[in-house]
Amino acid sequence: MTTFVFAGLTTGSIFAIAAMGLVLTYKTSGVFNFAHGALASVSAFLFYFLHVQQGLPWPVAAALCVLGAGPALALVLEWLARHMQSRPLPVKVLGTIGLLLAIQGAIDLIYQPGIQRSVPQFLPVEPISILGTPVAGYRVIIVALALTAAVALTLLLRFARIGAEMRAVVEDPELLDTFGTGPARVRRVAWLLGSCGAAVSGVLLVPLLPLDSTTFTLLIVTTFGAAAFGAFTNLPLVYAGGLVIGVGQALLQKEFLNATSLAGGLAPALPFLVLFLLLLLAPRLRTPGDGRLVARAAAGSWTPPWTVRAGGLAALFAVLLLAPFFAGAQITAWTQLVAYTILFLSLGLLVRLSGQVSLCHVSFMAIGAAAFAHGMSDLHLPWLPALAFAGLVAAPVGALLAVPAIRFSGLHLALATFGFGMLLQQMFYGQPYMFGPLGFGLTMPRPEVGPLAGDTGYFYVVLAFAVLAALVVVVVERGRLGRLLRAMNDSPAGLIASGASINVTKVLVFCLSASMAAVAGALAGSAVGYVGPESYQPIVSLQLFALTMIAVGGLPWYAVVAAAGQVLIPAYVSGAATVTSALTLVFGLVALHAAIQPAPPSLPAAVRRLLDRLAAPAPRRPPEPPEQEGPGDPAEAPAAGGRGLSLGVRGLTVRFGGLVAVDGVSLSVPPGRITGLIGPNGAGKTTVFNACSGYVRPATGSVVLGGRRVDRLGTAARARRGLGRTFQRVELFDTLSVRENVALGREGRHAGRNPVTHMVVPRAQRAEIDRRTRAALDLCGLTGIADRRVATLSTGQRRLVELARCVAGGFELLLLDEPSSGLDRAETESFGDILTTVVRQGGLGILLIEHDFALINRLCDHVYVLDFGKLIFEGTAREAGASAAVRDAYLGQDPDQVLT
Ligand SMILES: Nc1ncnc2c1ncn2[C@@H]1O[C@H](COP(=O)(O)OP(=O)(O)OP(=O)(O)O)[C@@H](O)[C@H]1O
Repeated sequence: MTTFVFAGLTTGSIFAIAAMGLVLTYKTSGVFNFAHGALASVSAFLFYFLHVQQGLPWPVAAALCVLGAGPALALVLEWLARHMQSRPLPVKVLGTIGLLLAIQGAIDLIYQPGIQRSVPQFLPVEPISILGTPVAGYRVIIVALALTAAVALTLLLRFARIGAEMRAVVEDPELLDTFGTGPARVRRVAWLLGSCGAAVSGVLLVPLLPLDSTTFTLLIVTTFGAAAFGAFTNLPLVYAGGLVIGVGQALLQKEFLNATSLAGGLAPALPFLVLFLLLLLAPRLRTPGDGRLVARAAAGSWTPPWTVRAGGLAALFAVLLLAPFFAGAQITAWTQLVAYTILFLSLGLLVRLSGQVSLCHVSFMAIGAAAFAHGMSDLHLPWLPALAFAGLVAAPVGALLAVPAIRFSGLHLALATFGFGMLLQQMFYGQPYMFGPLGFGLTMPRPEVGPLAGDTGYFYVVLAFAVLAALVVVVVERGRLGRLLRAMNDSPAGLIASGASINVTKVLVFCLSASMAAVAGALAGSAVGYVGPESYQPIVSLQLFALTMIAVGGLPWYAVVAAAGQVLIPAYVSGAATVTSALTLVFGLVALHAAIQPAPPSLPAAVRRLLDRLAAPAPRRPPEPPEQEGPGDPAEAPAAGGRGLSLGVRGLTVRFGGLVAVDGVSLSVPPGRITGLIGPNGAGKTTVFNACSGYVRPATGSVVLGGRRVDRLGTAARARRGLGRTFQRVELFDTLSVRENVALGREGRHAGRNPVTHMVVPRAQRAEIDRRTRAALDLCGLTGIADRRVATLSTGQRRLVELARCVAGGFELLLLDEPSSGLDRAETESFGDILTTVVRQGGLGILLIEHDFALINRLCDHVYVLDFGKLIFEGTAREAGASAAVRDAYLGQDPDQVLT
């Protein structure tokens, strides 16, 4: 037992050293380094080269690894991180995945995988007695080293100037800059410490493991679990996490040494289990809005003319139809290309369309292949039902993965999905219900019927499925679900405010994507006839994600391009093992290059111009005039909501930690009137809105809408009850047109939380949405720009689109947060007219936050004034302007200017 504990403490200490470096660089640079394990791999192979192959004494070799390779790698990473600094999170993930693949490819080129290499233990092995148990000397040294590193780093961060600067660079880099300390220098020091830590762990691990680049790269991924233990922040806890995982693994290994059940996989799976469960359960790790993971299409990005698209599609289809005639011996690769096209279509639904992420898509393929094979052999299903069975089995697994997607976005979602893939491999791949007894593998049958028999017949079967999958994706994209997914990607807050439950949207897209990937897995497996655990290495998921991100072209082109990169090119250029490694290296470099480019990858400008010229010279519509349009004729516009609801807030208190942002506020908003909510900056106005609409949870108080308490309902449910809102920072769906944005106000309410209404739109409902959309566009003077993308609009126009979305939504009470901010005088006047019309026609109530007191004076019958979270005044706007208490609250902001 004690022996196992010490063995666990040894590996745990090495994990801890690596994990502390990972967290340090992540916190200071914002870049989570997926290549951290690859750094350790470089150091391990360099040590092997210097010490074993060149015969250098181990202290010299170790010093060269830690003090030579470590800083060199730090320079590369610092350069990479600097170039990705202001890029969206997905690009940062892509960059470090690119680096990981490039390093692995380069190492494999030099040291061919599959050959046994090992390094003897270079530290003293003579036992030292600890608590009466003999413990090998090197174990004691490693544990002491990690403990020293943890204490030194903690002290450095707490007490040294550089530590304070590192903490400051996380809080406010600009401020740090003004104090004369360049954030770049601070980050460089962090990268230096982090990379040297990875290098140390590589040197320490190399005598404990057979030397292999993949094993090393993935083993250090274990540090992700330790990092999660410390909430990616707290170094002492990260250190403790490393030890817990190390010791836990050693004890589980002892306990279940020869177990063939699930428990047998517990030891290797422990880090990923810890990572997955911590991400899922620990409240501290909940970081909604820690960054949209996936980049949106650039606003106004180029779309080829339809003639070029149609011609290109016909040409692509013709090439695929003719493939069996020229593919020769490569027919299997072509079949795999088509099957992988389905896979990339499924991943694109998540990554490109809806801003979600999956770093475990290869696992869905594995599940699909296994379910299909067992469906045929054990359940005796015919071929087609077995394929459907594969898709069905994967759907609930996709739904399970939607749980982390519901809880958080961004990096933690990426890590949770990656952890899930690793977990599946470590615990389940060896089970008989996955790849047969002892994981020996499965035979994948084909539909050997008439003309479908043989390689050529099977190619056409898979092609038919790919066409079907492309059609499904097109229908989804063009339908309500597609609009909801794009809206969710652009602005989850805006979509929830329309009444759509985005949890349902996420579950649906994960289920659909998982099912399609499973079918792709079954089809691709049958192309080769046999699959085993080695066919679905989790690291491949990183490659699939990177390919989906960088593949150029729209639907279905990107999927074919990515599939060609994944299976077709390797099939044609493979032969020597070095070619595969070279391909991995090239692929990593391409991903790196894409990550540091200022714009998302797209066709070169010259090609775009050529395609535009080749297209039929259809007269292009002149660009719309950017000017703001005036409101339409109110007589034309039907009533917005039909009836109004009152809003009552009683004793509302909202706390953020120790700060009381709203303190016992009560107010009433009657229907058919505009009520003002004013106060100086930071008074708590927006927080009142957020509490009313469910974005923050109040400590005390009630919110009553139309006589019914709504404070226990979620945000979308309150919207469905009739509570609409706009946002201080406009929340629009930038990749959609003005018309689609406005329509989503109503469509979101109809979609609600029902999966069926997320996908199916009855004809009568479509007509009603169109009617309301037209009316709202007209009322807000947006008809002339209805087909423009909102990303191209001015601030004034964007504010009007947000209002029109509320009007089309038919809400009975509106919360409008500083709607005139960013508008000029004429636009504000016009905006006021529209609000008056909306209230007059719909009879709905409005609670208006405004800093423009002239507008408040003109529109509001009654105003409430907040200061430091407390209600300090209520009455007419005129009375508020005269109130000494209100004028005092605005002190420092020239009350005469503000309140007149
Ligand atoms: N999520 C949050 N976490 C911590 N503090 C917050 C949060 N949201 C708001 N606050 C704090 O609560 C207080 C009230 O903020 P709020 O945005 O409601 O004020 P406001 O009256 O709307 O100000 P402004 O007119 O500048 O928008 C401020 O001190 C703000 O810093």
